[in-house]
Amino acid sequence: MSAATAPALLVEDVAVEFKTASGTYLALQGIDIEIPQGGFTTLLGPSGCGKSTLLRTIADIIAPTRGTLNLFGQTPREARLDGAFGFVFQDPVLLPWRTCLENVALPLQVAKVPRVERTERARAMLALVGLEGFEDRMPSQISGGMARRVAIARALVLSPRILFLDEPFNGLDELRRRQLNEELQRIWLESGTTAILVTHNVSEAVFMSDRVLVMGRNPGRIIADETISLPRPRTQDLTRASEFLEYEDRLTSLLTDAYRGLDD
Ligand SMILES: Nc1ncnc2c1ncn2[C@@H]1O[C@H](COP(=O)(O)OP(=O)(O)OP(=O)(O)O)[C@@H](O)[C@H]1O
Repeated sequence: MSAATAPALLVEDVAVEFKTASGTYLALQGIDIEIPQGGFTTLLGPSGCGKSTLLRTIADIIAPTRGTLNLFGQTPREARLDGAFGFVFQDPVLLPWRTCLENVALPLQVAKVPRVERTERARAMLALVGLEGFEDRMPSQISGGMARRVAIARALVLSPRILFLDEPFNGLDELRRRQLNEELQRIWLESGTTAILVTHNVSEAVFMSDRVLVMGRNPGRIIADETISLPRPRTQDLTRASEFLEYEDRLTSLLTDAYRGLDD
């Protein structure tokens, strides 16, 4: 299968164990996922179910204890070395001594892209995330929401084939998060990349996703695979529509089951 037609992600029978002081902890077990290219998929689950561990295993940060993973027909390591990944973490971690433009240009600098081209590309990415005019601001001079956008621009600047988002709007107030969800949807639609989001927020999962994989815990596993068939671009008006609320109810009930699993 060629890279153009291979699934964006193929995960087969993956398990992850951590060695801890009190013994071995089984964080993930029996994970099977196939994601075609181009979609927006969310991993939704209660705190501690292994969402970040799964995302990090896919992104070659954690090695699986068993099973195999493939991205566009490559191993996670090959895909990472090929520059296929963009990663947005919970904390935007911008370098405080570099301007917004210089922060976005950093991956291009590491990739040894010439200065004129990297400035041009970083400027275009900042414009894409709605931060035209903020190029020369330092991270201390922008809001938390703007810092998240800079982090998204930085993750997209090398045109990755897959974008990983690990609770990128964690800690922001609900209104700001909703605005940024709308922005992220626009950016994702324009970039045409495959995206995988980690969240424990049901409304965010419904708003953003084509598909939601609900995770349970002890051990971390996938307990439901839900398709979200709502038209795009989605707007805040849609969040009040009955179809949206029905998806929210369905995912909330699955999440409640997943939380209950904790007490078993
Ligand atoms: N390096 C590690 N060593 C030992 N245990 C770990 C390690 N990393 C994660 N864990 C454990 O694995 C489980 C899953 O953690 P993970 O961070 O993936 O969950 P999560 O679903 O992303 O949670 P949250 O939503 O709170 O971020 C937790 O019980 C966590 O304590």
